[in-house]
Amino acid sequence: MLKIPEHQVAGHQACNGQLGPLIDDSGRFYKPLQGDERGSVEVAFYTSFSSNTRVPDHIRKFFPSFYGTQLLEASDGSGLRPHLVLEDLISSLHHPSIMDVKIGSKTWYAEASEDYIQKCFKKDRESSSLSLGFRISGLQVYGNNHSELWKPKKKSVQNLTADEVRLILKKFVSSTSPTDPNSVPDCSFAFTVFGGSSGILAQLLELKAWFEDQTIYHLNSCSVLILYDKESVLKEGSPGAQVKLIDFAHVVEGRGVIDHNFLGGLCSLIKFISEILTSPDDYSSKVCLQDSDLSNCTTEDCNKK
Ligand SMILES: Nc1ncnc2c1ncn2[C@@H]1O[C@H](COP(=O)(O)OP(=O)(O)OP(=O)(O)O)[C@@H](O)[C@H]1O
Ligand SMILES: O=P(O)(O)O[C@@H]1[C@H](O)[C@H](O)[C@@H](OP(=O)(O)O)[C@H](OP(=O)(O)O)[C@H]1O
Repeated sequence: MLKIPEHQVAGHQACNGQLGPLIDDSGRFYKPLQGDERGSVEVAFYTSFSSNTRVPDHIRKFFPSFYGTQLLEASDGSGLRPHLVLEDLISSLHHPSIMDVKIGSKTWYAEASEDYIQKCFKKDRESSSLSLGFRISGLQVYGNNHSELWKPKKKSVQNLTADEVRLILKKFVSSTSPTDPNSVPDCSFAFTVFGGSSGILAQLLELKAWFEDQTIYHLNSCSVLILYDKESVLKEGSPGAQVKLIDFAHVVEGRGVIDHNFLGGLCSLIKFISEILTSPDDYSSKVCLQDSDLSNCTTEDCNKK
């Protein structure tokens, strides 16, 4: 049976009768194709990527597995619509802490329409994209007590300053209450989640090494999804931290040129995360998020622009 994903943190959402992704119990994620070229561009990307022998095997793990497309009843009641059939990246996690980070200081690209360029230009300037090289599109963080979940409104995390981004990244790996704006993050899971030979930083560096070289694709407006299971950290001390790339609706051919926009944004994110590992105590006392509306989102906030 298809259902609305409980742990979606950004993008178009199926709640309130709108068009958005669905999941099933077998670990598949069904993303509806948007009627315009975005849907066909994303299908073309997954099709090309799946069979491209120039993509190294060790890089494939950063992308959701692709199982083609399928006609399904759309979540908005508009009838049958083609959906991308993807691996559900969250299905094996019990209490997933997730951050969707849209990479690049610009989300527009030369091949896009003038209207789209203008829309992105404005949004990149108004969010942290232009200044930091990425913006947090959405996130959720579980507390140590599993009934505590912090899932701020998407808009409230998109235009943060560098210090606020540091604070959010720290909250993401702390045992202190994520919902209490006054709690100072202790970064007690920073090494387990971000550090080590298979942690988030090591994975981002592996991805970066490929982007320093690959000239096949330019991943415009694409996101890095950072995820781990809070329950596994607490029970086993091993969070299964993962970096995944998602959202390929604006991919264009690289034509022999490196994707410097994506690479630059990735380097910036890497710098933030490595600084938390080397100096977890810096900044935390100077910044607080109290002024922003970082309270939990509600179903009414679903798909709010
Ligand atoms: N394969 C997947 N498995 C599980 N969750 C996913 C998967 N792909 C995306 N998601 C969830 O859905 C959200 C939105 O995904 P995506 O960016 O692909 O959608 P979108 O509607 O194209 O977004 P946008 O409006 O930002 O372009 C992600 O933040 C993540 O929470
Ligand atoms: O991050 P938010 O606030 O959720 O905003 C969305 C985000 O910027 C998407 O990248 C964009 O899709 P595209 O980049 O594919 O255009 C979408 O546009 P849309 O509403 O026109 O689909 C926005 O609503």
